[in-house]
Amino acid sequence: MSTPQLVVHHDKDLMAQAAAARLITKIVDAQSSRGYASVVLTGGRNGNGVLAALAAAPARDAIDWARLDLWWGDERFLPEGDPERNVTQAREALLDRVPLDPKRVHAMPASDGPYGADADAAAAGYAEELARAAGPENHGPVPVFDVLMLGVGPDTHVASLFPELPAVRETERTVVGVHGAPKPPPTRVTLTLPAIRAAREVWLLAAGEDKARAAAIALSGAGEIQAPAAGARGRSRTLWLLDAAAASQLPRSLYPPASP
Ligand SMILES: O=C1O[C@H](COP(=O)(O)O)[C@@H](O)[C@H](O)[C@H]1O
Repeated sequence: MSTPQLVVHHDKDLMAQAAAARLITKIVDAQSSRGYASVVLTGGRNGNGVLAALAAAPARDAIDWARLDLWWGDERFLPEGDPERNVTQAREALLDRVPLDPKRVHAMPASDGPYGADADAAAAGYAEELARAAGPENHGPVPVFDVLMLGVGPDTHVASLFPELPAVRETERTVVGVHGAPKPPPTRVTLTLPAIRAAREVWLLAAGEDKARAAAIALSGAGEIQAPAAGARGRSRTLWLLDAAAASQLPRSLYPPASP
C-alpha cells in the first residue's frame, strides 16, 4: 500500500478544478493504454464539487465517455431519485450532461430497488456486480479501479465507513450494509477498506475548515478503526487533495510550505 502524498490548493474551487483536471488526464491515459477507464465516485460536497468542475472544464471532451466505467464508493440507502442519493447528485452535477454508456454506470441499489429495503442484500448484490466486472487480471473480487475518490467527513469517515462501526472492521466482504450511521440517513451501502485498497489510486478530497481536524487526525498516525480515512490507501498512490483551510491543522512537516 502506498504512503499518502499531499497537494494543498489555495481554496476549495481551485482544489475542485485541479482535481477535475487531474482526473481528465488519468481517464484519458487509461483509455489510451487499455481502451477503457474505471473510476469510483464519492458523494458529499467535495466530490460533487469535483464533478461540477469536470462538467465545466472544456477538456472534458478529451474523455471518451462511452468507454468509462463508473462505480460508487457508497450510497445513502434511499428511494430511486431521492435528492439525497449520491447518484442523484452526481447525475445533476455531471452525468446527465455527458454521453456515458448507461450499462457502464454502476449505481448502487436504491431502497425501492430489486432488493427492497434490505440494505445487506443490496450490498451483496453490488458485490456480485463488482465481482462479475473483475477480470482474471484483477486477482480479486473487484476490478482494479484507476481512480477511487473519497470525500473525507469531519469525523474522518470515508465512503460510509464511520469510526468504530462494524463496516470499517470488515476484512472479507467488499461491500456491506451500514446501519445506524451517525450522519443521516442511518442506512447506507458502502465499499469496505479491502475493496477501496484494490484501487490503483485513492484520492481523498478535503476542502473547508470543517475538514481540518479530520485531516490532521487521519494523517498523524491514527488507526483506521478510529479514523477510517487513515486506512484508505491505493495500491500505487494515495493522494490527499486539500485546500488551505482543510490543511490548516496539519503539522507543517507533512507538506512543503507555500511559496512566499
Ligand atoms: O455522507 C457522505 O459524506 C461524505 C463526506 O461528505 P461531505 O459533504 O462532508 O464532503 C461523502 O464522502 C460520502 O460519499 C457521503 O455518502
